[in-house]
Formats: sequence, C-alpha cells, structure tokens
Amino acid sequence: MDFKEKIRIIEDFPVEGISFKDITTLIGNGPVFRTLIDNMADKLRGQNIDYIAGPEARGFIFGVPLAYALGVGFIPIRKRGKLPAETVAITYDLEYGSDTLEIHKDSFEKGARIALVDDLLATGGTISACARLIELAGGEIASVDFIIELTGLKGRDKLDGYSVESVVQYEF
Ligand SMILES: O=P(O)(O)OC[C@H]1O[C@H](OP(=O)(O)OP(=O)(O)O)[C@H](O)[C@@H]1O
Ligand SMILES: Nc1ncnc2[nH]cnc12
Repeated sequence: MDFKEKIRIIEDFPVEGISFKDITTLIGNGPVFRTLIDNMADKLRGQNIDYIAGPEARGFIFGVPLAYALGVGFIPIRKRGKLPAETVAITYDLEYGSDTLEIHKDSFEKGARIALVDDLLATGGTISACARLIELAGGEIASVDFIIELTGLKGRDKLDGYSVESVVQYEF
C-alpha cells in the first residue's frame, strides 16, 4: 500500500518555509490506518517488546493502536505538569528555548524492553529526549519507529546505536 500518497503536504505551515506533513488524511482512512498499524505490529512482533512508548500528541495516535495490536501496555510521554503521579523528567533544547517531557516513575519495570513510536522524525530532538528519559527510568530501548522521516534534517544522527525504522521518507 502506498502510504505516502495518503499523507497531505501543506506548504508554509505553521511558518513560511516548512513543508508540513499532515497525517490526518492518513489516519482518516480506516483501511489505510489499519494496514499501517498491522504492518508495524508485524515488524515488532517477535522482538520481545514489553511496552510501546510515545510522546504527545501525535505519538499517541500511532503508539496506542500499535500497543493494542501487540497486546502490550502503552506508556505516555507527556509535556511537563500533565502526569499526576511521581515522574521522571528530562529537559531538552528546542530551536528557541527548551521543553520538558515526563513519564510516570512506576510506568514500567527496570529492564523492560520498550519500543518508542512517533509520527515523524525531523531534527530528532524530541525522540532522543524520549529515549534518554526511558533509559533514565531504567528501561531498554528495543527499537525506534516512525511513520515519516525527514532525511535531510539528519535526526537519525541523534539516534546512534538504536534500531531506527521509518515507513515513508521525504528529504524535508
Ligand atoms: O524531530 P523533532 O525536530 O523533534 O520533531 C518531531 C516532533 O515534532 C512534532 O511534534 P510537536 O512537538 O509539533 O507536537 P504535537 O505532536 O503535539 O503536534 C512531531 O510529532 C514529533 O514529535
Ligand atoms: N515538516 C513537518 N511536518 C509535520 N510535522 C512536523 N514536525 C516537525 N517538522 C514537521
């Protein structure tokens, strides 16, 4: 199935010069969405994955059905101040300023094998912070999976040592 064809491109959103990859057209199509999740689940099956983790908001869209398909738990990685119990946090640099992501401290057992999932790899700042956060909390990153990779932004360079996969690629 041609998943790329289902992703809508909006030029100059949210600011001039950005070619925005809009996944709402993909997830809005039931058979396409189901096939995508089934394909990703097939690749992860047999890898002894204990949990799927993904950052809000778009990481939830793909991570939750994938966890359901595999029959494993989902660990939400949230922006600061959203999780009610005790958390582990990481602060990372953005183009301007910084951001903090958190997970619940008790969301998995030490040594759990966790597959990280997000919709898109751009600079890699978000996902490398997620990987460090999981490791800080004692988890092992089994794989890192994206629907979309913007290869020209070299986000993969920040994920050295991990098994990284993407379903469709664009340069920018
Ligand atoms: O590789 P990076 O340069 O870090 O960019 C990729 C991240 O940016 C987007 O999320 P965004 O922060 O826009 O949040 P959203 O999912 O809530 O829309 C996207 O969903 C990734 O998580
Ligand atoms: N070009 C892009 N399209 C959609 N989401 C993004 N997040 C970061 N860059 C993006």
